[in-house]
Order: sequence, then C-alpha cells, then structure tokens
Amino acid sequence: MTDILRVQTAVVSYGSVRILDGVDLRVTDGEALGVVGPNGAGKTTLLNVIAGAVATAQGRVFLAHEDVTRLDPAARCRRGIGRAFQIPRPFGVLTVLENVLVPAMHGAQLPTARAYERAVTVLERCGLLPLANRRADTLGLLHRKRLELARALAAGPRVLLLDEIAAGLTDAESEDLVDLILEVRAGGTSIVWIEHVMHVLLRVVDRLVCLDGGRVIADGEPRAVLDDDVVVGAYLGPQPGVHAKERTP
Ligand SMILES: Nc1ncnc2c1ncn2[C@@H]1O[C@H](COP(=O)(O)OP(=O)(O)OP(=O)(O)O)[C@@H](O)[C@H]1O
Repeated sequence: MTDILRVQTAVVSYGSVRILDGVDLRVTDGEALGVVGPNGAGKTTLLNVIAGAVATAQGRVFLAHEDVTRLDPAARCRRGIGRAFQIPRPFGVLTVLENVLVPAMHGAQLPTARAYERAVTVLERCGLLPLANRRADTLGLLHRKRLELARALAAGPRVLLLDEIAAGLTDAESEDLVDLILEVRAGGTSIVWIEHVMHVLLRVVDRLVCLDGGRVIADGEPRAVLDDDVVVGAYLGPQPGVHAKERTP
C-alpha cells in the first residue's frame, strides 16, 4: 500500500520541554487513522506538524512522495492537507457559502465558476445548503462543526486532519457527523482523527496510534491498542484491570 502521509522523527520543544520526542507516523492511501492519548500527550502538536503550523526541529513530513517539511500551511493545503479544528474557525461575518468559497478558490485554486460548483456540492453533502446564505456567526454548534468540515473539504484534501470534532456534541449529533465522515472516507480521502470520544472514533478508524509524553506508545488494530497494558497505564496509571475505554467519555 502507498503511503499518503509520512512523518519521520518529528521533534518539537517549547523551551526545555520536549512535546514531540521523535514521532514516526505513516498513513496509507485511503486509510482512517485515529490518534489517542492522555491530555498533553502531543496529539494536537503532531497535527500542527503535519499541517505545517509548527515546525519539526528534526525529521521530515511527506505527502505522498513529496517532502513538504519546509512548506507553510497554505502551501500544504494547496497540495492536499486539509484540516478541521476542534473550535470551528469560520469567518463570522461571511455567509456559509462564502466561507466555503474561500478554500475552494484559494485552497483548491479553482476558477470562480468551478469554485461555486464545488462549494454547492460540499454544502449539500454537509447538509448546509439550506443555510448557504446565513451568516456563519448565527449558526449553532453542530452546524458550525459541519461548516468547519465543509471548509476543509472544499479545498479538496487528500488527507483530512480532524481535531476533536465530536467535542461538545450530543450522541445523536456525533452520530450524524460520523455518517458524514464515513462518506468522506468512502470517497477515498485519508483521515487522521484526534478524538477523546472513543465510541465515535471506533466507528470510523482502521488503526489507532496512542501518544504519551510525545512518543508513540502503541500502534495497531483499534481494540488491541485500547486493551494494551501500556496504553491503559498511560491513561490511568497503574490500576490493573481497568481499561482506557471504560474511562473515556
Ligand atoms: N505553544 C505552546 N507553548 C508552550 N507549550 C505548549 C504549546 N503548545 C502546546 N504546548 C504544550 O505541549 C503539550 C502537548 O500539547 P498538545 O496540545 O499537543 O497535547 P494534546 O495531546 O493534543 O492534549 P489535549 O488532549 O489536552 O488536547 C501540553 O503540555 C501543552 O501545554
């Protein structure tokens, strides 16, 4: 299987504190990878390294065969790394449609007419077409999350990075979002998804990586990773017989 994304030996420090300590990560084309780990493990920092928002002091980031290590987030977005943030970041004064047009024109670099077509298709797919002319700052949380996803999709990502997008949603709303992400995945987009809501994550991902203290401590089949003693210990400390998944919300 071809790797669509590869991180080699990512190292990030803030002052004397090492946040990522030589992280290696591979995502094969079409794969959905979940990233878990206790608070402060370095998950968002890893996503920042992939997206280009934070530089790795060592190592490399590859998208397919291209070394993108020195590219900024906008250039990585144009090449196919899309991102949806935990806290949606729409342009509040723009309409829903305008919010999706921006990445279609500047991320996917489509000419205006095609950007409109892309925006309408994505809004329809995300269930937002009826709200196309609403100002983004008037939307409720689920719709803002959908818009966040729509903005990432409008850029036409080959790899979609998702950061705790189920946070704050009800179970029914999360299920709704999962159905949408499953559709995205079925369309061939690879996914790297950080999520604390484990039952939501498990509906989508093929593989889980667990980070702790800036290192990968487990990588494999999702249930096996969650049952791994090292992972259980990272979440709970030494409490034999209690599993990470029982403690995760
Ligand atoms: N810009 C920064 N300056 C200093 N420390 C930072 C910075 N960004 C992150 N950190 C620290 O790096 C560590 C890892 O943060 P990160 O957000 O990557 O963890 P995480 O695994 O995503 O955590 P959570 O699950 O709580 O979101 C934390 O201790 C955090 O406080």
